[in-house]
Amino acid sequence: MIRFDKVTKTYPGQKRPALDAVDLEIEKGEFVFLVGASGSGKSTFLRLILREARPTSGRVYVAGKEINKLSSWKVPKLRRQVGTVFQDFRLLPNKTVTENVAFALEVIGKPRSEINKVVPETLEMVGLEGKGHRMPDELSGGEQQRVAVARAFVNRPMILIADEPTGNLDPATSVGIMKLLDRINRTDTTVVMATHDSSIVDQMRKRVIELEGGLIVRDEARGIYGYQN
Ligand SMILES: Nc1ncnc2c1ncn2[C@@H]1O[C@H](COP(=O)(O)OP(=O)(O)OP(=O)(O)O)[C@@H](O)[C@H]1O
Repeated sequence: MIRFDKVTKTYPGQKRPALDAVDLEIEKGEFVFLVGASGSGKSTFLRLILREARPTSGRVYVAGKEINKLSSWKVPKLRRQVGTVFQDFRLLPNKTVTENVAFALEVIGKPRSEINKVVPETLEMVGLEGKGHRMPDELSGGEQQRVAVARAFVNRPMILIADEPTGNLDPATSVGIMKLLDRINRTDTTVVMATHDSSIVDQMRKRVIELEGGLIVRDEARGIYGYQN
């Protein structure tokens, strides 16, 4: 589903690469934690999958396509197949919960009849039934992150990328979000999550890829967090 073939990314003006000749394959339906110290290259890895950054050398394949070769008008289609969730939720503050989730479908031209059906189903799936009329600031942090997950998943993407999704949440709320991501993963959605949350990684026992200075220093099938923050 995702393949990195000797991918190096050096940002302009930087001597050291943020990612250094990374070779990696992530299969459809896998759940992968990306761990590593601040600056080790996790966000760069995720941005390359979305073509928000482009490799300096090497190739990135998503769903069999080398995404550096996509013409720019095809990039939105790629991004539709990759849902994203971030630490800071990134909801639209002036839209209700329902409108936030519906917006993800409106911008890709889905018909109103489908939106009216799928949005309540997805809100129910993430445990927000009855809260569709609320504004984001009327929700707890955990509920806001559930909205963000609903928005990322409403279009049933092949891949869900989560960059520190529990970074602003307390431990109990974080567990709830992880249960949700696990459930999404069980629908055969590939999940790639960058995190500094050692207890979550240790509880889930999924594949763990550790980056250090842009290199993969560990890749374990049922790993633990395994290093000191
Ligand atoms: N836009 C940029 N321009 C120049 N250098 C950058 C840029 N983005 C990242 N870097 C550098 O690339 C390296 C990897 O950064 P990256 O953001 O991928 O790390 P990270 O593991 O996601 O860190 P964190 O855990 O703090 O989010 C760092 O040395 C960083 O300073």
